[in-house]
Amino acid sequence: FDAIHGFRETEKSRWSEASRAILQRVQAAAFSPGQTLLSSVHVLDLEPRGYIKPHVDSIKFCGATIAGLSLLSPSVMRLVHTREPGEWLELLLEPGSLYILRGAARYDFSHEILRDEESFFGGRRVPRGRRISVICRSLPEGMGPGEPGQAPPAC
Ligand SMILES: O=C(O)CCC(=O)C(=O)O
Ligand SMILES: [Fe+2]
Repeated sequence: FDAIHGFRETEKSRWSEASRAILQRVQAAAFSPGQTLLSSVHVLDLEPRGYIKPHVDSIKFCGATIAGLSLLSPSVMRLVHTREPGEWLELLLEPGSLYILRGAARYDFSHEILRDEESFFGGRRVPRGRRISVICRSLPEGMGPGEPGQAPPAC
């Protein structure tokens, strides 16, 4: 998985009580009660020059829903339809905002985080600083939390 440049990351399954309360709000907003989440949460720390190239998260390791909480620097996420590249949209990810990728946004569009030089939202420049994202994913259907096939560091 070489889509991400200028980053470090970790998988975290133990959180403080305050963080757990926030993660519970994220999970209540993004996932349905029937969905099983990956047992650990993915934390990605992008340096100011770091960026994420277009990709669709692996359907082998990641289920129907991806929810990402953005912290520190604002950034621009671009979604591009995998078969109709003229069909695209951009999201301004403000610090403290949550995006949810599911349905077509999950499976039919690639997602990317623009590098600083390309970081514009509707003509407005969005200068990139260090950005941390906290990403929750559902498990692929039919995969229980204890079963083999845990996600690699980046899904
Ligand atoms: O940092 C983000 O919000 C997205 C990360 C991402 O696309 C991934 O790890 O697959
Ligand atoms: Fe992704």
